[in-house]
Amino acid sequence: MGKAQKKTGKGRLDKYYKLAKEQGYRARSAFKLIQLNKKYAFLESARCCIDLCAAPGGWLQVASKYMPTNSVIVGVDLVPIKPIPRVVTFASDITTTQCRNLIRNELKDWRADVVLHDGAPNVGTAWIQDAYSQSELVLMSLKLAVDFLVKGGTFVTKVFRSADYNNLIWVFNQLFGKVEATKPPSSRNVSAEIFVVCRDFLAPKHIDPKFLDPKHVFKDLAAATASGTDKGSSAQNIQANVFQPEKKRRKRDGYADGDYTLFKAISVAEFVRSPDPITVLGTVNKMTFVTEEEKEWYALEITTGDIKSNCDDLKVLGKGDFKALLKWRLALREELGLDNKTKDTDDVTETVEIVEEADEDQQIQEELERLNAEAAARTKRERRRANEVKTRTIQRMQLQMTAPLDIGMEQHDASLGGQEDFFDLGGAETGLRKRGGLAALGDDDGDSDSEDAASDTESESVLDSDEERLRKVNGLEAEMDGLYDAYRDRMRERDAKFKVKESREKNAEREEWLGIKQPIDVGSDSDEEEGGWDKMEVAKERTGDASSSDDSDSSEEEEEDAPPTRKRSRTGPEPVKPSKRAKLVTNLREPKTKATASKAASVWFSQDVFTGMDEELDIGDDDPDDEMSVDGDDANSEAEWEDSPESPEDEDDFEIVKAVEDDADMWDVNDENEDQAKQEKIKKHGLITAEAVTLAQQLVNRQTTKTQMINDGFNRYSLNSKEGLPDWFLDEEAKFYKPNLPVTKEAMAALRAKQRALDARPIKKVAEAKARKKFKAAQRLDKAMKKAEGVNETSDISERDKAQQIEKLMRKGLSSGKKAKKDIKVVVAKGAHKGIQGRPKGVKGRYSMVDSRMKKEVRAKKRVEKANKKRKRS
Ligand SMILES: C[S@@+](CC[C@H](N)C(=O)[O-])C[C@H]1O[C@@H](n2cnc3c(N)ncnc32)[C@H](O)[C@@H]1O
Repeated sequence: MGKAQKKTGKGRLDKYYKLAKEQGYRARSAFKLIQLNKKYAFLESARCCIDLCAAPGGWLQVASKYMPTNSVIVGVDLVPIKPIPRVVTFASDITTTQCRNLIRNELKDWRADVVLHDGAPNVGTAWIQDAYSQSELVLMSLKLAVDFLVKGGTFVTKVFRSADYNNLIWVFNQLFGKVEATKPPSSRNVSAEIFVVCRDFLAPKHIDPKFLDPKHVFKDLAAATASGTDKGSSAQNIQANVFQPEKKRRKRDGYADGDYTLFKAISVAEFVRSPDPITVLGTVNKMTFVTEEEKEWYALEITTGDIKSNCDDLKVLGKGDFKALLKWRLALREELGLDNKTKDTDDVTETVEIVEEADEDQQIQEELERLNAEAAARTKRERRRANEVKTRTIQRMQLQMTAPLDIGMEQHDASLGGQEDFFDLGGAETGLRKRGGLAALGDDDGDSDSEDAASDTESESVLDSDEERLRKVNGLEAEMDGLYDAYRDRMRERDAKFKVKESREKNAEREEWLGIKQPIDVGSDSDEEEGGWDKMEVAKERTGDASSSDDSDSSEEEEEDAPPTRKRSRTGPEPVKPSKRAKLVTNLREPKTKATASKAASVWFSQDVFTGMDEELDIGDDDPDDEMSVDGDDANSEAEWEDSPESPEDEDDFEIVKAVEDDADMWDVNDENEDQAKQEKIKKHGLITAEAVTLAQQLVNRQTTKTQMINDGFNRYSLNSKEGLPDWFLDEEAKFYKPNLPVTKEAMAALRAKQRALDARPIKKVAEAKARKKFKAAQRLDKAMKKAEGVNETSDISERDKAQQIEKLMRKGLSSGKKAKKDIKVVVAKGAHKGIQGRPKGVKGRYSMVDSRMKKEVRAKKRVEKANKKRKRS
């Protein structure tokens, strides 16, 4: 509600992430260098390049690709970099002399044409420190650059738009002929990073050490902020802290001079006497009653308990609380005669004060109106949502998708404007309690029943409150989820095809190609990446460093840090506690664990024959479900790099990308590489859908390009987070929300031709039967030959007998193996054969006597059976 959109991990997997993955770059940041080089073309002509802060090596890969062969490329980072062909790497801190010596040893007399720096300090402390370290790191990299750059060389560095920015640019301008700041398209707009390309190194004989000393370069930073020269944006932020306290702002301009602490307490008198109370409220954490005078104020009637507790922690206050504090200040000032005094003494000041007061009143009034409007909009939104849920539930009921256990049809829902609510579980429970039927619902609360009923009835009367309404909406959603699960279980039980279809849908490998999709789930991959940055970040997250940074961001960021698991039930901002109200929802879900085997299957396997075979016949784990679980893992294995949102790395936008197979010796390759699996499938079976054939034809005929196709795969919804969406919604989306890919006549014709060719081939079963027959014939012949050899070698029978036996054996060996069916002659017992005993005259071999009636009856029976079969099939 009114919250800024979360920048989830999934949101980070953008076009460049995909491209990096596809093209084998280790980090999406590789595209930043590609785009910078495209604009300034410094790599193609460079023979020697140093990349400072290079891990995991995205920029090194780009340098190695774009620089001439045989050029020298050196990469340095705090953490080791996996080997890259033609690149020398080592682990060292770029701020140390050891690093300088290592580079010197490597380059010998060479000088670098290009020095790159994409560093971001691995810290998780307060923002001000991060920002400072980043600027300091830039200066350190510049120090190395001036040591190693050739005259006319290029230095590329990343800088954050902080108060240090101008000072850094000034220094660059002293050392380079051309200095340009640019933001490549692949750098996210939300990131404060900017790239500065310094060309034409002047290589002065003597460089004033002050240019490279952070103490001198950044010494004006805090002074400027404190003196109020740069007050504009920060003052606005402070005011906004009061008017929209739920919005957290980054302190891009740094903190006040010398005040790097995040906690600030002042005396109440300062607030009361301040001409700018809003700014005071926006900047401090606590207001204390210390002096005698303040203690008197504390005892006043207008200083209510709320006011006192509001003063205790201003960072947790909402708009209403701030308003109350401002009103209290006005009342106090009136009581103290502060405003009147001003009137008496100074006319000019009086005007100012009145204006200020009037302004404050107006602001409060405006605030009030805005709050009311917001509340009304929220109620409307919730009502609409509840209505939607209700409509869908009714539809589901009509489609027989809801469980017969559906209850609470007659309950009330105040959130729906006093109308009847179909699925008020809490209400249902209360109702049942009243009627004494609670035991039937499996209540385990024992004695507390009557109390609960009373409190529930009470709470029914205050359903209008936001919290209650939210809880009800959550309850409805949870119930929808439960009912959907029950529906799926029933379908699984009833329909074997549904089960197979379900597992097939979840099988990533068999998925039809629908353009580039956002990975379903994320998180596990970061472990697979062994880049140093990952390790550092993962370790940082573990030790909880990240959460300790910028206070103003913390609550927002904490949410971002939460693992992106898909929850079964959406619980809104507050998780629904396993309260008594939610119990019914839980009960609905319970049967789910056993519902994987159909009833028919259970009955079948309960036969005596199968006793003792439980382990082998694990009914609950049949194939499709196995597949599902594997697929689940597959989906989870989609790569995602979640930076610590607190660190400047968040600004930096650096993101590790899963490497592709051909880079196997350098980087981990996952078996479940989706693209590769698809490629293999295509190689094996060819393109099997008309859409795929159409796209392939377009590519071949140059009607489109690969990049265009990738771009087409994105739309404004592509990166929307699916986190927290209910299963039924996602399933529907998967079924119906598909891109409408073009299909051409030619593609259809090509597919049909392929199908015809396939049809013309003998079917597999026939071919197998033939092969089996052939194999058996060969076996028989082999056996006969062996026997014949044995006969031939025996000496105690005559040659004639031998020949006879061998002939017999060979005949048998060459025969089809089946004994010829002896004909049974059917003799109808009529005429001369009527009523005779024994073999009829003139009949040789096997025979069967039938009477005419029986023959007709058998024929009629066969006819009826055939007709029945036909009817069943149609
Ligand atoms: C954004 S990443 C660099 C990404 C790299 N350009 C790429 O494309 O793969 C920032 C790197 O700076 C490194 N770093 C931070 N402080 C450093 C220092 N003092 N010395 C060396 N490396 C440092 C971190 O270890 C991290 O790997």
